[in-house]
Amino acid sequence: MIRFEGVSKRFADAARPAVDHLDLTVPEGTTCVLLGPSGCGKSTTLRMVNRLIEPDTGRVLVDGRDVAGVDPVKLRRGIGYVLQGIGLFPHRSVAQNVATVPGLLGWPRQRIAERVDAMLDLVGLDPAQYRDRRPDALSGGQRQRVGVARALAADPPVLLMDEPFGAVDPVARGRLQSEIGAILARLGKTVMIVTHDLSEGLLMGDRIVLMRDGAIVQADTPERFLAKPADAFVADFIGNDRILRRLALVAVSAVALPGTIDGAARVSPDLSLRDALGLMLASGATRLALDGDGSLRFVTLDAIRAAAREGADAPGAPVSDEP
Ligand SMILES: Nc1ncnc2c1ncn2[C@@H]1O[C@H](COP(=O)(O)OP(=O)(O)OP(=O)(O)O)[C@@H](O)[C@H]1O
Repeated sequence: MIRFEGVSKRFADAARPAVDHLDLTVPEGTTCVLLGPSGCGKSTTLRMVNRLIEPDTGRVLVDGRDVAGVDPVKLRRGIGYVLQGIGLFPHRSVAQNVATVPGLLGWPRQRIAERVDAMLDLVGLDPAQYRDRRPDALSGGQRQRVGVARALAADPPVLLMDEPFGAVDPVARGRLQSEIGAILARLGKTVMIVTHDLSEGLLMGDRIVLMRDGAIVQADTPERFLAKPADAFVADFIGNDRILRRLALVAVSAVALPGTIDGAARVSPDLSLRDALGLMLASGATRLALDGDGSLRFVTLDAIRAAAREGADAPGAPVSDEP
């Protein structure tokens, strides 16, 4: 768990604090995404967790311990850190990069070698093919995979990611976001991600924290974030396509009705409402049958419309730091 208690930070000569009385809890095993305009204090917040930046007031706790009382070098060995683009040692092989923290911790060579291969496998890189390469012989996406493998090598319970996929092209990016997000959820890591990319936040976050001027404007699940923006600033940040974004997060099974329809196209119960709507618009159909989960169910265009309307005009959710 990561917890911020009344944390403020003002840099020398700054007109206002970069982070202003921040209270935030990231429960164990969940992913919290920090979003917000440039300069709102996201990276400063993240860097106070591993003491790259020290708060002026307040406390940051990791697994119940105030980080101010932990030696920064030891602290950082227990917290994975993934940065945009940079961060890999260019003159070291992929294996040496991944082995960095286990090496510092003095693991035996054999254990390190096995761990390196296991980590490369985990992030989808064939160890035999990639372990001896240098970072400059990798694509941007592969480099980021190595960065994640390195951050996870010593199995830290907490992972910090600052624009982790910022340097990756948009196509590879979507795949990386869902793959790495699934890996982190499976491993039960407590994760904080800083990003500019709203889609990344919606895809990877259990909770999204939108900041402005060093303070939290809204902290909510992706679904509630889209359904009930707290104010005009949040609604503006999300943009006009929030209804479609929200439909992309809901599976057709959530609004399906029991029954069967002759001749209707069959779709997976996991298909998103957005994709179902796309299919309906393309084919002219107003109903789709659900396939593959044993029960007989169908979804209608009206049900998708109702789901789209739900919350679209609702008042804002209260600002909250609890899930
Ligand atoms: N080391 C520093 N010295 C002085 N001012 C700093 C320092 N680091 C950050 N700041 C200032 O603190 C504020 C918050 O910066 P921070 O990097 O946390 O924002 P951010 O939300 O991560 O921005 P971006 O999205 O552009 O990375 C900004 O006004 C920035 O200029």
